[in-house]
Amino acid sequence: MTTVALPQNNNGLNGTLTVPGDKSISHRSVMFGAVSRGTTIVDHFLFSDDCLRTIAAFKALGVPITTNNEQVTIEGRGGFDNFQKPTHPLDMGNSGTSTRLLLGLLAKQPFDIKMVGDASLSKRPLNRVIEPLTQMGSKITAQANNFLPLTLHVNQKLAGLEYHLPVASAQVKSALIWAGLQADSNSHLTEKLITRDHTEKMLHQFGGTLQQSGKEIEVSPQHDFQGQHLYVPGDISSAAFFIVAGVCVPNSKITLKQVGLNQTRTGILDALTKMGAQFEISNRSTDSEPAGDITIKDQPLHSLTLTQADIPGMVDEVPLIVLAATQAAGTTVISGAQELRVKETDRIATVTQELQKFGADIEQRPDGFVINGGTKLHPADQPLDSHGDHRIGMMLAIANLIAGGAGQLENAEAINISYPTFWQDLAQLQA
Ligand SMILES: O=C(O)C1=C[C@@H](OP(=O)(O)O)[C@@H](O)[C@H](O)C1
Ligand SMILES: C=C(OP(=O)(O)O)C(=O)O
Repeated sequence: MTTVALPQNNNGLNGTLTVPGDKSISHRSVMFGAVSRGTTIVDHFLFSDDCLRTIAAFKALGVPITTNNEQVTIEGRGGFDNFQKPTHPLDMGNSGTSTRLLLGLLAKQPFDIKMVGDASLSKRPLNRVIEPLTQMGSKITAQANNFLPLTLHVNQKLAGLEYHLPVASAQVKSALIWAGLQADSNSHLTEKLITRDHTEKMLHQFGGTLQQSGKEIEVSPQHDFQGQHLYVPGDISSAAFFIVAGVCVPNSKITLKQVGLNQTRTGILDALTKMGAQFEISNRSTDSEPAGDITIKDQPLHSLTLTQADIPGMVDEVPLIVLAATQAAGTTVISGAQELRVKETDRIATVTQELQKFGADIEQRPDGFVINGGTKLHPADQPLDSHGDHRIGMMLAIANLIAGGAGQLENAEAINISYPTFWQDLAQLQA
């Protein structure tokens, strides 16, 4: 366990920053690169622990992958049939995205594959992918049918699937798209709510086709993808720490360069706008994955109400919205966010418990929070704890700046899961 002394606020956060590449897009770039013909080059890749798990898994499957600074080069295997049997279990570490997407991508292989993960990942539900993949013909044996460690057994045949997703999850959707590409007939998926569509966008970029209309997706069998040269935009989920800091820490003005603005991911900006915040977006790119520069400064906020339909577009940013809500005038109510209970930690519980150390007035509900805002946070009265959850650790670092004073963060190493350069980037804005 690493305990760090948290940086203190001196005079706000100021300056310009390029945040690291998007985690969801980085994972998918390795997956598409691995099954394509020819070479894929990925620039501004996120070299964080989670994305390195995806790279390690494909290397274990015999895919040549080299890394150099922020670039990854993948020599594609030309379809799904040319992987090697791994000589050891694939270790997914803390990464839910690697685990769930690979279950679909590897659902039809001529050998058994074992998967393991860390203590947190081994408690996260997998039945949401195992159940529909089993309907398609995949053979998976997992602890209590639901948890790592698991074995994906030899399987030579997948059938198309008609499926209404019972949870709003891009990971489940993406796993089923990967399996659907290898099935012997078309699959029809209906999402519960629209979730991030990076898999769908990248499939088109690599030369594939997919029919899509709102929540309906039709996947046809195909395996002929062509390697690409990609640039991964900045991760809006990482930028979000500095967006909320920029709004809530007095005397701040920050520009975040080339942040991904995929409209299935910008819920944090919509929520802050509803809370009365204003920001400027410039230099918009119109690539398949759109991006732009976001400029934000400190300003007053008021409360808002968020319901289930709002959550997928900001699912990983809800802890930060709760923090912003502690600073907003009025009472914020967040409901329909029960998915937060099955992330790296039970984020409804950990956010509430940790922010209460600063005197925040928060009550947890089974599916969300009630936050009485406008509280002046005081320096934490005991050490803060990430509980091994990267997003909780970074949110607490921002809360500590808002509260003022010193603070200690336990289990700070978790931040490497998604943002290894977080402390340097924060220091750059404090310089
Ligand atoms: O597909 C993805 O890349 C992700 C989807 C989300 O998970 P769910 O699909 O479980 O909501 C999100 O929380 C996770 O950080 C990344
Ligand atoms: C939930 C997250 O990731 P994963 O599901 O990939 O572990 C996250 O990054 O907040």
